[in-house]
Amino acid sequence: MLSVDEARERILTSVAPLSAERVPLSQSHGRILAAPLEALRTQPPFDVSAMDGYALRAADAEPGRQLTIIGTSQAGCAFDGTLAAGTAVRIFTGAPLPNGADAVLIQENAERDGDFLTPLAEVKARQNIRHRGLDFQEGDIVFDAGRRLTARDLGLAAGLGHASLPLRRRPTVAILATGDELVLPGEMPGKDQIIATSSTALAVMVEAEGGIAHDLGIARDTVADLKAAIARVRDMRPDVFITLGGASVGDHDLIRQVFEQEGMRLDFWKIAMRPGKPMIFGWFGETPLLGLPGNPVSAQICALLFLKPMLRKLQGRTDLLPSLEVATLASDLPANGPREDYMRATLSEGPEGIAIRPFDVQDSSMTRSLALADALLVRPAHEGEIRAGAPCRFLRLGLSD
Ligand SMILES: Nc1nc2c(c(=O)[nH]1)N[C@H]1C(S)=C(S)[C@@H](COP(=O)(O)OP(=O)(O)OC[C@H]3O[C@@H](n4cnc5c(N)ncnc54)[C@H](O)[C@@H]3O)O[C@H]1N2
Ligand code: MOO
Repeated sequence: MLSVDEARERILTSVAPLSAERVPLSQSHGRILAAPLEALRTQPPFDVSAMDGYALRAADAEPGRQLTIIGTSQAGCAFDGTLAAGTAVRIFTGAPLPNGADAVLIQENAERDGDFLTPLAEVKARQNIRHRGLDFQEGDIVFDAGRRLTARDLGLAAGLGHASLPLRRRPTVAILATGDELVLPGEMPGKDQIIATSSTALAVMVEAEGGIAHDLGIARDTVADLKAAIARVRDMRPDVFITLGGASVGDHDLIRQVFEQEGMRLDFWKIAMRPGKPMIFGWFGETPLLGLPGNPVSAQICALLFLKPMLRKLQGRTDLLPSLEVATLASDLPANGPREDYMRATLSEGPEGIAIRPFDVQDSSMTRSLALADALLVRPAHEGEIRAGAPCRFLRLGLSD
């Protein structure tokens, strides 16, 4: 069995970023830049006043001296002339600085009488002026490719002179649940049935990670139904194909067998992790397949560890891997077996920073403890018994996990 790191490495090295497309700024939030972003203009484009007051020569701002006001400069309408010694121009915040001026005296420090101005304080050269290019200069590279765009970034992009941006295409993800026992949310389960839960959680995760989820519903555990689903996926050509269930060794676990008969190239099956051991990774032509285990906790943890980084790689991001933090264990744990363990746990503020307490029961069918968990405590394979107080690594769960 591969380790989690080896399995993820195999997946990530085999997928490449999708093509780029141009997208209007208003639809670019949360999307990934496909190319470095350059300033198409300089901001401010000219020297402007940072305050309401009077543009003048700093040397003329002698308290008590009388200057002549020769015009006005306001935002959007500059003073055309040139300011000579002994003169001043009424100016407002954001207005172009007149030629010949080198400072702005704020109006609180001046007394005006008709066309005459008496400074009440000195002002230094360059004071209260925003110089041309203070924010950015034409040709500056402001963002690298791979950046996920925030609201702030998009405001800046508008100022740089862009109305649309080159972004990575959003990956499309087809999600197929499998199992005779499943019904869709909202349907009434029959005598031996349960509600399919994982497709809902995975679709949310896909969309939050920038992808477009297509829920293909439920295929029955029959060769015919699985073949029909494969035919749909071939027509659809999604960027990723995900199946849920049927990945293990039971008589009705048909995914690997039927998919291989239908042309899937298997890359690997089984990972040394708990939960999630029987995950499948393969290819239908150009389409990667993640065959997630049926147990819903296993499926969702596999999605967190493998699907999310894959979606990031497809979108050209560079921050692919989940980052782990360190906390203090709040209860003793027995020795771990041969699989890296991802244990649902709660976090709290302890005397020595963050304390982590795993749930007592970790059965991979239990979705309530997954929903209530703050984190997954990550235990290395073969780790010995550990006591309360020991440092351990965890992966924090968020709104879209
Ligand atoms: N003899 C062995 N049995 C099992 C092994 C093994 O190594 N040897 N591995 C176990 C492990 S670990 C896992 S994980 C499961 C995974 O099995 P499958 O991927 O084949 O999943 P299913 O059998 O189809 O379903 C398992 C379980 O999950 C429920 N399920 C399935 N799909 C959904 C869904 N979309 N939403 C909610 N619940 C779902 C299903 O009803 C089953 O209860 O195999 C172990 N067995
Ligand atoms: O590897 Mo399974 O996911 O433990 O239930």
